[in-house]
Amino acid sequence: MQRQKPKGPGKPGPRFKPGTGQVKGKKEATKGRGNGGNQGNQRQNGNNRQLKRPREDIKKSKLAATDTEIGELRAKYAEIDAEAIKKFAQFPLSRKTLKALAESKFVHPTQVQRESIGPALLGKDVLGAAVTGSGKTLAFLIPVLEHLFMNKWSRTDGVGAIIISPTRELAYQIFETLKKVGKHHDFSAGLIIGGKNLKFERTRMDQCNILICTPGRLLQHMDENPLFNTSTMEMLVLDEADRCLDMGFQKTLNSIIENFPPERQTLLFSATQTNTVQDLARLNLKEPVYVGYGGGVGGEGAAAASTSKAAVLAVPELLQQSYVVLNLEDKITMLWSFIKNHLKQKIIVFVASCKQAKYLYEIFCKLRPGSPLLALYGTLHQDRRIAIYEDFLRKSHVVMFSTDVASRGLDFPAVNWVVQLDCPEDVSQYIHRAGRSARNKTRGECLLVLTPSEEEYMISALKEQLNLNIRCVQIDPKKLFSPRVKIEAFLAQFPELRATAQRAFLSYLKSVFLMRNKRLFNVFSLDLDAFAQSLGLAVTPRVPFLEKFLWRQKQLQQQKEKGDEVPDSAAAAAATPVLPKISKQQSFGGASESEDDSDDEDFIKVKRKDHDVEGEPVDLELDVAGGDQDESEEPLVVPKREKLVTKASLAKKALKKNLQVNSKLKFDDEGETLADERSQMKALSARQRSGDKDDDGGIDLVLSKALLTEEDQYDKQRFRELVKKRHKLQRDKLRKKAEQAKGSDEEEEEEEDEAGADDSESDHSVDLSWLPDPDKVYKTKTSQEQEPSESESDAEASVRDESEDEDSLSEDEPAYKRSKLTNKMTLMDTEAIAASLLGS
Ligand SMILES: Nc1ncnc2c1ncn2[C@@H]1O[C@H](COP(=O)(O)OP(=O)(O)OP(=O)(O)O)[C@@H](O)[C@H]1O
Repeated sequence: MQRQKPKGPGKPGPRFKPGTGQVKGKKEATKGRGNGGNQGNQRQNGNNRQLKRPREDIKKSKLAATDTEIGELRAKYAEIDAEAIKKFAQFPLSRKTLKALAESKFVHPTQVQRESIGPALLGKDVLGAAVTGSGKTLAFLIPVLEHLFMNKWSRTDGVGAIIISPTRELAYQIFETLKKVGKHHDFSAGLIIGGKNLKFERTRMDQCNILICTPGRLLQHMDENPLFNTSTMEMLVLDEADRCLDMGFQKTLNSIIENFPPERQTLLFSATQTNTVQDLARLNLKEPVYVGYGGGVGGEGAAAASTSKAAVLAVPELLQQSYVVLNLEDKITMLWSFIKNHLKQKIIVFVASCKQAKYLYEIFCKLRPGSPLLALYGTLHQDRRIAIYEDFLRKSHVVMFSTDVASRGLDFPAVNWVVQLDCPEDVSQYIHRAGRSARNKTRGECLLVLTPSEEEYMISALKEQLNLNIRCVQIDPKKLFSPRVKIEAFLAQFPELRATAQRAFLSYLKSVFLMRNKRLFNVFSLDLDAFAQSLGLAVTPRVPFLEKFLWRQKQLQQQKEKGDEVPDSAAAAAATPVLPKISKQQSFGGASESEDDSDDEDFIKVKRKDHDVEGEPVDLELDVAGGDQDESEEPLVVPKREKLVTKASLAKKALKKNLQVNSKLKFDDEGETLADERSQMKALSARQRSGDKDDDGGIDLVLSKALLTEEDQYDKQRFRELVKKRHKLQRDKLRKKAEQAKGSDEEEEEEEDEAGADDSESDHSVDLSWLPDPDKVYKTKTSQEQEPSESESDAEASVRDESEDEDSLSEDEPAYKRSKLTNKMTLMDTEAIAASLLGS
């Protein structure tokens, strides 16, 4: 969790305790020093008392000034006239808030801010609807700060306000704005979103005054964190309220609301506001003030406004909108040509699923269009998501492929183009996606890409609900460049890319198949072969869920034709989409937060409004191809499928990723690679084997045993070689000694001759039988677990060898053999040995 003002948990800064007027942190600190019983300290305290008094006086006077300020502001609340206000300074806002607003260059409030801040300051519930990019964030952040200020909130008072956002990026953005406008206040704020350290959040949540959270993570803390207490909470804000209240978050939000005190102020904001009575009842709103509703104040810069008592649906005035009709298989060619023609622009491309975003990003990176590329989707790790979000903020020309995770609320400056490559689910989604451009009175353009089957319904819906005359664009075929051949070549070269393409293919079909509005989305109208080819796939992947669905339908049809009575359960089963890979979270095309960060193969992001976070059965309407529209819309039930996460499944997933174990290379000063000592220690065949075969994880016990035996023999062999080497050195030493002895004494020469005669009997060959048997030595060593180190001196090693072999020699061995194995070697013995070795 990040804090607005980083302070160690054990060191609370000066905070005002409501009602007491005491500076709590300092008082405790002074008490702590006194308890130590240190007289010196006490005396020092006594000396400092005089110095401290003025400081305390200053604090007291500050407190008094705050009280006066609060009193004055409260008195002005009743006089707020939204129409007359031109500047923030005309609002009765605290000096700290006004200062921060001025520093952030927020001088003139936007219309939604003018209309909603007044009622919110008075403690009323507000339903705010205003066009995208019109400043709704400040419209709720300012009242939150003012409420806490007016109530002299301190860290020890716990959570005062909770702001809920449907996506993590939006929560992060709100948090960043809060840091700007609340920087002069002493409140602490926390960002509670999935993908962050849960333990860290747990210990600090109770110290936060303002929490900005996503619904899933908030509920998790409510369920699991005993330190988290919401009984002090006085303000609740839902940003993108219609999204928070839709069926996807229904259960989560109901559970969250149950934990809140019923006496609270609630602020709801969205560009496509909710107005259903049930939603408002769920939130326990009391006589809410409607801002931006029909008959009320419209969103600033709204291009169109409804006059009914419904939320205003509008797009920014300076947004230029157009659409193009294309076959599904021509989308990539169109997108490629579009990007090539807009290289110096900032573009967001919206697609239906995470896997499509991933594939487009990867293949376009390979194709190198000449513009920086990014991809933002829900299955990425949270840190990566934030990094990409910030990257897109910073860059002036870039193309970002995104799911609807970026469609709501995100305030990217100067986006030139929004391309809706896959059709939005409804008009609301169209508005939110389009609203990433032309924000806050800037210009922008939006291109909607529709397939022929989507055109009629979508365009009439836009005209009807937005009163919009959207322009149809004809693409000049001469300006189209198809990257198909290159894509096919890349897919042939990179199997992982091919797998990603296959996943993208299936995930798009699934998203269309599960779409609620079957008039708009008809998976059976798509040319699957052409679509697969457009993605670069030579072979069209099988679509098991469609095959099974059609098979069931056929069975049902046959039964009906035969005149058999079809039980209701069988009919329902036949109408059930067979989606073995649907996980419990069926999210909103990636727009919803994904608490699961793994890029799970089996995890499908389904763009559907009635997705259910808890995985309960959901009704769907499905249109059977060729059937009558109204009659064929039968309710479908997606079976509840809790996917078990087993170790085996995790291992399978890891294997699929084909992770390679890191290898270490060492280089010498010249930059040449050095052989890995460890691998050199291996027996040759073991080395060969590990080199031959790809290490695909797991342990092959039989093979390992064989390898170990082999390694053992290899080690023994190496040990024998070492021993032989050592003995050779010994012999050389002895030979030298013998040569010296030869020249020194003549008498000894005769004896030498005798010995030489003896030796000649043994074929003039060097007798090495006195050497210790390496096998015996090896066994003895291992039994004693004392392997001689190579650094040991030869003499020491030789003494040990001798003593070990002493017992094995019989009495009738030649004298020199026996004497050699003792420390007491006579001169005669030495000469005999020398003569034997030299063979003279
Ligand atoms: N009073 C103001 N003066 C100048 N700029 C403002 C003002 N209020 C907001 N802005 C700027 O306008 C931009 C859009 O604001 P914001 O993100 O709050 O819009 P929004 O209505 O919440 O959009 P959306 O519906 O997409 O969530 C931001 O960059 C913000 O800094």
